[in-house]
Amino acid sequence: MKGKIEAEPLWALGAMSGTSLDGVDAALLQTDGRRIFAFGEAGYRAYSDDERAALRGALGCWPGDELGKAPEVVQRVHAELLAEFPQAELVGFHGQTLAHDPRGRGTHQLGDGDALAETLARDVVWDFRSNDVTLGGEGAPLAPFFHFACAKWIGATQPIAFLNLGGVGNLTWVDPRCDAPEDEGALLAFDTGPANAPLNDLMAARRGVDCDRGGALAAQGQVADGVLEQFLEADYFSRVPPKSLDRDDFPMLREIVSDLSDADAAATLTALAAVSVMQGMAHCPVPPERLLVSGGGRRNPVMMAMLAAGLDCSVMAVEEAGLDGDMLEAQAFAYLAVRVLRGWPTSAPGTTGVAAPVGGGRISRV
Ligand SMILES: Nc1ncnc2c1ncn2[C@@H]1O[C@H](COP(=O)(O)OP(=O)(O)OP(=O)(O)O)[C@@H](O)[C@H]1O
Ligand SMILES: CC(=O)N[C@H]1[C@@H]2OC[C@@H](O2)[C@@H](O)[C@@H]1O[C@H](C)C(=O)O
Repeated sequence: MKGKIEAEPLWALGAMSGTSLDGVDAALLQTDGRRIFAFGEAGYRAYSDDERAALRGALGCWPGDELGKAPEVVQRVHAELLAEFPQAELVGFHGQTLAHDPRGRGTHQLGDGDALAETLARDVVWDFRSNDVTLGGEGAPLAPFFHFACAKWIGATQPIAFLNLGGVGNLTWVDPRCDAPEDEGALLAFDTGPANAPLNDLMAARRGVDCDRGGALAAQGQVADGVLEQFLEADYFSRVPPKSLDRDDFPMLREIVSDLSDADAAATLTALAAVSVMQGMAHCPVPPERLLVSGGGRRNPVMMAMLAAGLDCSVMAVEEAGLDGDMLEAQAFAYLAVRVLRGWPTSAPGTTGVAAPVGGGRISRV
């Protein structure tokens, strides 16, 4: 009887504050931690300019460093947004990654699960990445286990791939013929390279806006000669996955585009995001039947066209498969929260490079 109750689906609420620093996504998902039963309501709260500046100022900081207003911003914005979902039975709280250095200092997500549980009067699962890093894994990406469930949900029968184009890009190759995400050969996942973060930084510095909306500026520019080849020489691209990145792991990008016109710089950074995905696709065990793209980059037609032109498989927004490309990460942390509650793994050798499937996360109970 206990086993049966434990396997019952829950309405879990996942929340993600991503590396692009645009805002917080929240989404309800009904799941037993294995299958998706239903997708629920979702919400978004953009950071104000002041809030974003506070987060930007704390990037690269570790616990104990001077974080300014960033902790208050993360806590308050999540509390406000998540309070709009009283039907949630459990919360998966990713927080805001400030620093990620799995082979060095570890991984640091800002956000206090104990305080959020008290505010929301709900059990909160948080600190999803630390245990994986402690056990020798990359601690990222973690969405792949959820991508496996999505592949089953959409009825895929052949290997497919999911690409998230957020601040950083990450790719998950899924073999839906496997029974479970922790099975050997079910998943291969890794961060592909920078995606929107360098482009956002360029747009903020040169134009005072948050992003190259619609790829409008990149569409007017030319990709600089030789830059893509030079960029792909970075050690990261020859490393065998799994592998992961911090938001600002390619500081040389600022230098690479510093002498270019605004439009050429935007075109070049957009192309860099696309070529790192192309390079990454070569690591897939077999070519995926299609590439399903989520994250804000799927709204950039220049980035999408560059990808489609450089890949052999069809490239499409996840919406074409009936999924919500703005909410996939938030839904992933709802899914992972239920897995943590049930003591099930959330990463595996193929997703973070840990030696064996492992769980993680802390549970703050009310
Ligand atoms: N209409 C648009 N045109 C061009 N780019 C867009 C558009 N909408 C969103 N973006 C880009 O997508 C970004 C947001 O993407 P997303 O929300 O997927 O990132 P994130 O979740 O913060 O990052 P990560 O997945 O790396 O944690 C924006 O900062 C912007 O660069
Ligand atoms: C350390 C960290 O926060 N990494 C993020 C980031 O944003 C995209 C990419 O880099 C991915 O590795 C990860 O987020 C997603 C949700 C993940 O863990 O799957």
